[in-house]
Amino acid sequence: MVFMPNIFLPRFLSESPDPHALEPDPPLRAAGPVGVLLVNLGTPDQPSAGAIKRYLGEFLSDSRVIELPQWLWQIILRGVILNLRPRKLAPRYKEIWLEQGSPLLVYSQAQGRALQEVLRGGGDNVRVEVGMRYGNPSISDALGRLRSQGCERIVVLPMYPQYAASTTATAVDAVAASAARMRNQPELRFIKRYNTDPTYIDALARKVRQFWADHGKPQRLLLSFHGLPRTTVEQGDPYHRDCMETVQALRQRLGDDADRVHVSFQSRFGAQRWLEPYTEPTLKEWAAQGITDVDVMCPGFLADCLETLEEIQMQCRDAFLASGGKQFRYIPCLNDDAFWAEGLAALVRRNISGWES
Ligand SMILES: C=CC1=C(C)c2cc3[nH]c(cc4nc(cc5[nH]c(cc1n2)c(C)c5CCC(=O)O)C(CCC(=O)O)=C4C)c(C)c3C=C
Ligand SMILES: [Fe+2]
Ligand SMILES: [Fe+2]
Repeated sequence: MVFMPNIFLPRFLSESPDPHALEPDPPLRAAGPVGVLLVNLGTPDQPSAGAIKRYLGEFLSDSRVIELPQWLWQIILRGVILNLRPRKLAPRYKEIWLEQGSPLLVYSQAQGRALQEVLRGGGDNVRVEVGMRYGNPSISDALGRLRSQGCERIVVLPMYPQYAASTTATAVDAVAASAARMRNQPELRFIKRYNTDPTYIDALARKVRQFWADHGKPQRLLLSFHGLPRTTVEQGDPYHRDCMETVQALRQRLGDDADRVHVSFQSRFGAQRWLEPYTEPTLKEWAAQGITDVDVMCPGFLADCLETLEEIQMQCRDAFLASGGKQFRYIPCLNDDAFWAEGLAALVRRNISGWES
């Protein structure tokens, strides 16, 4: 084959996928199983500066995540951020790393297995795979595994209950980019959000109630969501509204305890204004006002990760206690909790209706 770099091709030739470059398709069975593709963000392969640099390089080059002109952003990213941040993050990742790997990946896969078990137990002919938007296992590998198991119909379930362009939309883009390389594409459905779905709200409420039954109630419960730059919301990203609807629904489910529930946004990155109030300053302010006992939960994360285990459970705890707080408790994510796996299965069943063989 003659090597022809794309830049030498006329524009109309370089835009549609080259049919000779399409992946060979696995044979699909007529009444094969339905596929469920769980998509999460992704995480480094190792808690080392090199692996973190590779992961952040891919993640932060996504123009859905950083909305700056690429020529300018790549100079800042390659020139500054990728030379400083990985070394700063490596010890933080090391602190939370599990024997089996990064918590985000370990808990996402455990959740996938728990969902598969519930669906199998219910007699559903469904196969579940987990793909990561950045790093491994990739979305295209996960799609490949579903197709090689004969799945011709696939529902994509982003592990983000609240929609954001920088998470959900980029996952959809990546699935579509993968499908662009297939000759015989599967039928695809995408779940956009489930921020007020009773299965999700019930699982959160149950987690809180169980935690309080075991440990007692705090003065306040802070629901901390990952933040976003304010400008993205001002330009129409529905993420903030999605988060507030989750808070409202959870307050309703907690009945008499609704007044204990507050909301904040964490994980600010860069110099811009992000969604407010910010989590750590809120906790410090509370301590200064004489609030001594708090619980923090992160309902936007389905799997525990750096942002929950290190930023909240370690950094925010230290900040709250150093400011005069007495008791800080972190309520873990839903992870592979059995009742959440049941909830996920109900969500999947609803979204594959008409596909059951
Ligand atoms: C502008 C940058 C970022 C946006 C926008 C953003 C949105 C966003 N992220 C998550 C979920 C996760 N983020 C995680 C880590 C993380 N996020 C950013 C930046 C943005 N996120 C960075 C630079 C990092 C790496 C850590 C750091 O440098 O502080 C993670 C954890 C990954 C892990 O390995 O454990 C998750 C999960 C959501 C839900 C979201 C928008 C709603
Ligand atoms: Fe993030
Ligand atoms: Fe962070």
